[in-house]
Amino acid sequence: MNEQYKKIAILGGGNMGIALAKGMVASGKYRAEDITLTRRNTRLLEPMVEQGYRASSNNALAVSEADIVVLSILPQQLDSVLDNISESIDPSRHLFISIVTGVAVTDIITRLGKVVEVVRAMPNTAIAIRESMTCITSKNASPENIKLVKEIFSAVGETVEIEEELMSSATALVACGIAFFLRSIRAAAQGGTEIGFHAGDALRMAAQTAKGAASLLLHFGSHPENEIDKVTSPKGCTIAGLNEMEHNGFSSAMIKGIKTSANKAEKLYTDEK
Ligand SMILES: NC(=O)C1=CN([C@@H]2O[C@H](COP(=O)(O)OP(=O)(O)OC[C@H]3O[C@@H](n4cnc5c(N)ncnc54)[C@H](O)[C@@H]3O)[C@@H](O)[C@H]2O)C=CC1
Ligand SMILES: O=C(O)[C@@H]1CCC=N1
Repeated sequence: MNEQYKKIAILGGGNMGIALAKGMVASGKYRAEDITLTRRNTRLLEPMVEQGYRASSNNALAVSEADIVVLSILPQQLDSVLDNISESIDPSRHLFISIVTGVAVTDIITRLGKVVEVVRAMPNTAIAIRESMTCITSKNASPENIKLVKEIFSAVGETVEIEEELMSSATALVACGIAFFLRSIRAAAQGGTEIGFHAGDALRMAAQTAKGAASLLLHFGSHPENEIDKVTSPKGCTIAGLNEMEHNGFSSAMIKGIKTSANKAEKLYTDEK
């Protein structure tokens, strides 16, 4: 079946649920009226309803009307949601997509007590503007359904298929990574203000420079050091600043932060039990 005609229930209409829905519709491949967002207080989804999406506080009903079920609640909210929808699931019809951090395909099947096809996806908040990097994995979905999920996330950014064992690492690198790079940009803007720019100008200049740096890598497929070598003139000011940052642990801080986030992601669901 063409994904255009599939009904989608996004359980957990929060940051990511809303961003995913908006990104899908912005791609032109999905219709707002085919997407139901759920949350306990649907009043908060009114702006989405005004844009043509459906909203519900009834997860079981939303599931029974859907072909694709997206789990977009927090890890600590997952078990009660799965318990609530279990009766409404038809494994021959429903495809599950879970973006819930730290939850394995087998965790979902075990809790549901039903063998449904589950594809895990780890996107980031840039999904709202169709610039996500989404990591996808499945232990039990058919190749057709994995392809379908890839098509959904390809409509809202780039995708890569990985082993499920690497999902927590993917969470740290691509999902938490948005916050890490944003903090780097904020720091650059703060430095810019200290050396003379108004805060708003400094932020715009830093953000566009960060975008340029990322675009160079994606455009040329080059290594960061190749591009850095083009900036660092001998005896120049770039290498002076760069070395000062490294003496203060710049790369080390990023690496340690990513490792800490990956370890935390791995335990996010199990620590709740
Ligand atoms: N925020 C991010 O950058 C990313 C988050 N994730 C994962 O996506 C999931 C969602 O994250 P966020 O959207 O940031 O969280 P959020 O807290 O903004 O959204 C969760 C939503 O679920 C709703 N909810 C709670 N209980 C519910 C229930 N029983 N039925 C229906 N809805 C219910 C809440 O009202 C809230 O709107 C989490 O598992 C998170 O780990 C994955 C990738 C990136
Ligand atoms: O901070 C978190 O736990 C979630 C998962 C990845 C991004 N945000």
